[in-house]
Amino acid sequence: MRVNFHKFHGTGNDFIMIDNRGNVFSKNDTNLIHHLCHRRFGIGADGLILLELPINDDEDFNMVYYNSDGNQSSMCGNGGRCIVAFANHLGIIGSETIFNAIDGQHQAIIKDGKVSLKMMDVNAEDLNENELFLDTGSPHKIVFSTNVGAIDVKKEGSKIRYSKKYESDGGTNVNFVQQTGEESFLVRTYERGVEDETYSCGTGVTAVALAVNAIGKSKSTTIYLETPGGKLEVSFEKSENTFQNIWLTGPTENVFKGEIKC
Ligand SMILES: N[C@@H](CCC[C@H](N)C(=O)O)C(=O)O
Repeated sequence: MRVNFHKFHGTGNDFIMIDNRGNVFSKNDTNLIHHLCHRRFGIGADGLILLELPINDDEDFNMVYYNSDGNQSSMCGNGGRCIVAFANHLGIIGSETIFNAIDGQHQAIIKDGKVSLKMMDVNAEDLNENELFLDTGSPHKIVFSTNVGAIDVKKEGSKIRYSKKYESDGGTNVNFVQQTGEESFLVRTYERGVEDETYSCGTGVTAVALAVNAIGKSKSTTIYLETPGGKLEVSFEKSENTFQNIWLTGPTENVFKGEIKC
């Protein structure tokens, strides 16, 4: 069987995108997904995303996300931005959409070559300087540093990801963060399910933006995040301990297309 795919990336977080509205892809084949994401034996990607028929009447499509280990996982922010660009490329949507993902409905807007994705509301009442952990659709631990460039992200991230503390949540993603200005931060992320540093993580930079505001490192409600793969922006509103109207904005790129023999 032959299945068409596109390869997209959002600030270097790269994905195999498949139009699965016709159920052409065997979605429970973990080994196949892992193999396709392999950077030596496959196409190479941090994850694979299926665009499927909408679940509810007011949605344009449904997003199903797998990490490169082949397992379906929680929300992917950059993947969410890429699937919006993919849906636009396929002619399913214009410049605005509402779609479903594992954490619920998302609104998105394409404007000036960037995709803005509305993220789920986030409750930060348990957040404090000693426990910088937030769920922005995926779980994220935040660790501050004065020199993120010097960190062995794979080694240090993996220690936290597999630590007892996060075991019951299925582990965590880990973001190493350095403040560079009142509202600007450098971020390097270890991603669970990829089990390595990725060039960028959308739910990760969202967690960082909310956390720096919550603990007073920045008063701004628009935060600029620089990752190894490029620049992202997160804006939000805050009422008491809840963050709402959270928007993740950045570029996406349609890199190439091909055919999978499976
Ligand atoms: N790259 C993603 C996060 C993907 C999910 C993560 N690896 C997990 O399993 O928690 C993003 O852009 O948000």
